[in-house]
Amino acid sequence: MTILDKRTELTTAGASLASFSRDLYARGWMPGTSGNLSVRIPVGHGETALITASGRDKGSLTEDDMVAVHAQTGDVLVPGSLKASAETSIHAAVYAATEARAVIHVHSPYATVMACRTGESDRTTSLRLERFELLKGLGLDDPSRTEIPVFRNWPQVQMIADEVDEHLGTHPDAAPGLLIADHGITTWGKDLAQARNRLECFEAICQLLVLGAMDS
Ligand SMILES: CSC[C@@H](O)[C@@H](O)C(=O)COP(=O)(O)O
Ligand SMILES: [Zn+2]
Repeated sequence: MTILDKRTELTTAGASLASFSRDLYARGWMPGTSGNLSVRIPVGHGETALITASGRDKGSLTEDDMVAVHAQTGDVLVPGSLKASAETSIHAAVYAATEARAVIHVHSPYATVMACRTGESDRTTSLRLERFELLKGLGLDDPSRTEIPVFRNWPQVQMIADEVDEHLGTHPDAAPGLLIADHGITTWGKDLAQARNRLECFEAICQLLVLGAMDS
């Protein structure tokens, strides 16, 4: 791959990240600069990820608002004026433990309600999901039920990332999503479209739970 090819690859990936971000913002899932997205791209030795810059209005991103990082460590590859997302280490933990090529984190309302209700301030808990038809949209071996972890919302993001790393390392069949207590949801997939589709399934399931679909 030539330098020009690499630059084109990065620009295309950046434009795609910006486009998905604008769409998720328009749904109200990334209010007040919240949320972040990344893609793992085949440049270098396949270890590069492009991630949204920190603190930007996620409804008006362009391809210039992205930062190249090492996919599995989150280390910034080309230091510049932009700061990588504050949650880069969580994306890196997902890339290190899974085959994911795209990760999306949002503060969508229903998933966040469930993260508030299910999470605890002193330990990782989990949210059991079963019966919903939409579980089939998550790519699970057994779509009849799954359990997604709800991590403590440590102020030090690296501590969340360490717990994500440990969880995914010990649960190879884990569902492609996690909640952070009182915070939001993170999902992943083979590309941005699949990660977004899975996010829609999680959000819709959480909406049904909030509406009391399984209450007796
Ligand atoms: C608007 S505060 C939200 C942040 O604390 C964080 O949770 C978030 O989702 C966005 O962080 P960012 O560093 O912009 O990627
Ligand atoms: Zn967040």
